[in-house]
Amino acid sequence: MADNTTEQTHTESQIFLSTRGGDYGLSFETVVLKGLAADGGLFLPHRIPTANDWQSWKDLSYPDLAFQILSLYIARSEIPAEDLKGIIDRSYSTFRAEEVTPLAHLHDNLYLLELFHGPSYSFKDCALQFLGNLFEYFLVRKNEGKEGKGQLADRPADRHHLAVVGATSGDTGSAAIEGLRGKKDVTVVILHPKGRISPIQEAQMTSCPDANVLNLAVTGTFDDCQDIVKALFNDPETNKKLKLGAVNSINFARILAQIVYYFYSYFSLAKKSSTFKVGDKVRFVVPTGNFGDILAGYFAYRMGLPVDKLVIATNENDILDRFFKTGRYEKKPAHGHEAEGGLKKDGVEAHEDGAKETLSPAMDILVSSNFERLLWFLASEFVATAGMDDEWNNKQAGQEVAAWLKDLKTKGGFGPVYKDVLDNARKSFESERVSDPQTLETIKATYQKIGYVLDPHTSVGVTAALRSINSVGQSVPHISLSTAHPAKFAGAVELALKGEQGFDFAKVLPQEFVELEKKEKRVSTVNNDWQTVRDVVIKQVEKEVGA
Ligand SMILES: Cc1ncc(COP(=O)(O)O)c(C=O)c1O
Ligand SMILES: N[C@@H](CCOP(=O)(O)O)C(=O)O
Repeated sequence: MADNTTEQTHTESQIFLSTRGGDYGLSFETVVLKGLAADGGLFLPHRIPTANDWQSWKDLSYPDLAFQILSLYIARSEIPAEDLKGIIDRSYSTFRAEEVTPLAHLHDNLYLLELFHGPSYSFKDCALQFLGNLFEYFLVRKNEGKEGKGQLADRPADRHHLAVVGATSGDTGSAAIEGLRGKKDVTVVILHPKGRISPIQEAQMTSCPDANVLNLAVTGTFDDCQDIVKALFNDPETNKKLKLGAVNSINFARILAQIVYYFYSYFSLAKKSSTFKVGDKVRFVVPTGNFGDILAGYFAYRMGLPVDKLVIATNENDILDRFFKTGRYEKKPAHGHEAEGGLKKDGVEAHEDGAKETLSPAMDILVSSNFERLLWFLASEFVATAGMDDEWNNKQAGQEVAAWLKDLKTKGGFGPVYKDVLDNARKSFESERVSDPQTLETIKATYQKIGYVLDPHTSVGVTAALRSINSVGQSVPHISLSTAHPAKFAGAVELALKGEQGFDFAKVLPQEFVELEKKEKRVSTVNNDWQTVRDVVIKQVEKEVGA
């Protein structure tokens, strides 16, 4: 299915396809507003652009660098340069740090990329401030000259009203609310697993007083919430009635905006380190759940950034680590892991009923939704060996991915994938699995060594980084991504640091969080059932725009 707007004016990296082969040749605007493809797949550009001049970006400010990178994926005919600059400037002016994502030196050749200086104190702000402004930009343009509040039925004179529905294990929700609260023509409904997010995360979301925001506590896990969101997008009736928008990393704009900080931190490293120069290789270590953050690193690498390896750091919900060790992608570990590497079994329960609850709750995810995008790249490189043209390769890759995902849905997993596919994946990625006791130990050891307080997700990353340094040595610098502020996870941080000399949690607590939990909460509990959620969303939109 080709989109008329994409002819002539777009490069191959500015038009998009579905990972399952159903859509082809779509514009950036279509992809951002649709979120998920009609065939259930995720959107990807036809090609990842090679940034031949990336070294010339080394002294750019964060917004100027973002403009260079985003322009490779967004045609000027869709968003003129001045407009894109405006969207970017507005998005990063809300950050507390001048550099937006500063790089801290932990010790030796280990650096921490602090991604938590945005309004909601996690890395999600880096993309969701941008996505919020992007939605607003497209809606203002679509609704120019249109009167009234907008309707549910699709009549040409009506305003376009976006019903944003998102699933969160705590951080996407508050970042999406910060990005969209009070915006015209947008309703925001956020689903979180009841009782499985931290008290501060819950308070951040449920204390929002804006009328266009609705919080739903689902009696289930994060994966249940993610499944409900996907079911809504996949239901033609719901799509006809509501114009659904996605804030999860299924939305390609999320991945796109996250590419920027890989380049930015690389250049920061070259400025900070006397031994590292632009052109040298670096390892990025990324605490991983839905695979969105590290996928952005993969894009940066494919665009030309000198990356030695991308290290996936999982908590005890280790589907990704098991894939890289065995080639099987399975919700539940199979018995008798005879495959290479085997499974580490340090007391982890089998995933009978979904993800295990850990001290890094935002990563308590059984199925990593963005892994499908990596699978598409792996499949397309595998089929390319047949020597056919790009269009054939892309379609073929779509079929391969659709078959894998069908097995995941119907049989709970697939694999082992072909050896060549796994070997190819291992060229760019390594993986580490970090248990709760190890997470606590690293928070404690880091505090004792340099007085720095890590959040538990960041600690999963730093633990993996230390193992990676142990195996490759100090000569390759490691940038470990710090994905959240420690104050969001008081329970784990206090558990690790109680009794440590000089430690006082109040000292790490930002002013905004003081008394936050005492504020009035606006939240409704709903059953784990997509039709119930659909009805609640429709009611909320009707309340805002009329039936
Ligand atoms: C604090 C934190 N760290 C890490 C992650 C994992 O990121 P991703 O889902 O992009 O892999 C998440 C959420 O997913 C998070 O909220
Ligand atoms: N950890 C996330 C889970 C959702 O991931 P997303 O990146 O796909 O939005 C959260 O905090 O909600």
